[in-house]
Amino acid sequence: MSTILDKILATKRSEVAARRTAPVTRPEPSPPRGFKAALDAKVAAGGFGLIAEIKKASPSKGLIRPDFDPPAHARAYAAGGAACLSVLTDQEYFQGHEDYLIAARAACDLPVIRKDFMVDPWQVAESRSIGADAILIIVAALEDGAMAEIEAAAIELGMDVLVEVHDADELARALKLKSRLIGVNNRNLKTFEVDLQKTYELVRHAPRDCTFVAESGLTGRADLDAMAEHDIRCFLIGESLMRQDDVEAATRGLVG
Ligand SMILES: O=P(O)(O)OC[C@@H](O)[C@@H](O)c1c[nH]c2ccccc12
Repeated sequence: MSTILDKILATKRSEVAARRTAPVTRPEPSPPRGFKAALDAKVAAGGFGLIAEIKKASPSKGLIRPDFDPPAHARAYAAGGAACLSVLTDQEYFQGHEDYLIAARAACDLPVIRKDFMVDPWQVAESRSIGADAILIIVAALEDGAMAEIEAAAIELGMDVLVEVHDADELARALKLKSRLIGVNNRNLKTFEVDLQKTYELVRHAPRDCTFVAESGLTGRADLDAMAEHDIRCFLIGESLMRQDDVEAATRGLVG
């Protein structure tokens, strides 16, 4: 059975094949900003580490934010107390763009993760060239060898890697990598079903030395407080923040 994730990955492979032949003409980006360090610093200070996502649309929800303004969002997230930004750059399924990442990163001091589907180490270099400070590895999308190669490319460039898992087997595979930044996606990328229990289930299997991030389907402060009871203090939130009128106040309401 072909899932949405299979479709996205097939599109990504043909995109990469076409793009890698074009020379990169962008200016050098500024050095990487510490992505995991920014999350850890917020937690060490007794707060929550929030990765606030800039997300125009998604395959499951369609258009989320019609008046989409990445630099304005970046500034509001930073002013509201987010630790990091996440910017979707996939065009075909998420209506994202590299230019959104460039504009968002230039508008604030926060470290930025490129939220996209890595299938080839070439994309890591491309991500750094647009300024990304971190990349995502989706364990469900890759074999062990490919994950290790993509991670090595990121480490070489001084970038952090958020390793995303959805079940205990994927978590075991994630822990074979070097990165100690693990995200549990509460949304199943094959069915779009969201279940916050995924985070509670998997945090029990995560080693103490990992920075553990709950991702997807979080809608407010009550979700975060409930997770904090289980010592989960880092979160990745997109849709519910993107739908707010006052993004800065909503961000502060989550982490302030
Ligand atoms: O909008 P939400 O439900 O707050 O979710 C954000 C984020 O977790 C989600 O965008 C995401 C998590 N992993 C991904 C992988 C690819 C694309 C998107 C994602």
